[in-house]
Amino acid sequence: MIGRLNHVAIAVRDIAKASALYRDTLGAKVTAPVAQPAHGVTVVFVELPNTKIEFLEPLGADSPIARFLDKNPDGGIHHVCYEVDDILAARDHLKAQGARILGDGEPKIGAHDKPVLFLHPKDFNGTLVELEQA
Ligand SMILES: CC[C@@H](C(=O)O)C(=O)SCCNC(=O)CCNC(=O)[C@H](O)C(C)(C)COP(=O)(O)OP(=O)(O)OC[C@H]1O[C@@H](n2cnc3c(N)ncnc32)[C@H](O)[C@@H]1OP(=O)(O)O
Ligand SMILES: [Co+2]
Repeated sequence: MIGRLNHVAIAVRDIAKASALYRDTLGAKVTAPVAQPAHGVTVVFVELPNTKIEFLEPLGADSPIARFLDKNPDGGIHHVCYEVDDILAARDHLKAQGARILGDGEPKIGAHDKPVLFLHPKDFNGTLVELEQA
């Protein structure tokens, strides 16, 4: 069911500093920051030949990454995102298997203007999983 690895997300306190580190020290191509108020984060993508790294900085008082950064003050890997061909079919299959879909269970539009869903980290080896419609 899952396809390509779309991105690995890293939660950071300072997205400008993280972007400069990857651009200037690692020599990577880094996009400009984009606020995603519906998700409570500001996002930057590091474009690699085979996948992307997504930097997440908290946006607003109720950011879903605030507690993660409290527990991981230096930042850290927050989620992996896999592409699926049909996100509603994937969701229904996963629900039938007993996996917990986060939020209200309905896809939201993600950073690539495509529907996304999140799966509970406790159901996937302690790793938060994002699914993005391919
Ligand atoms: C920009 C849009 C989009 C894209 O297109 O790419 C994005 O990537 S948006 C990214 C941000 N959005 C989300 O993360 C949405 C989904 N997340 C959530 O619903 C919540 O963050 C959460 C996963 C349910 C956690 O909520 P929280 O309030 O932080 O709950 P707890 O602190 O109680 O956590 C419960 C339990 O789970 C562990 N945990 C939490 N986050 C992670 C994580 N990222 N990876 C692994 N484990 C995680 C946490 O440590 C708790 O464990 P215990 O302490 O053992 O109970
Ligand atoms: Co993501």
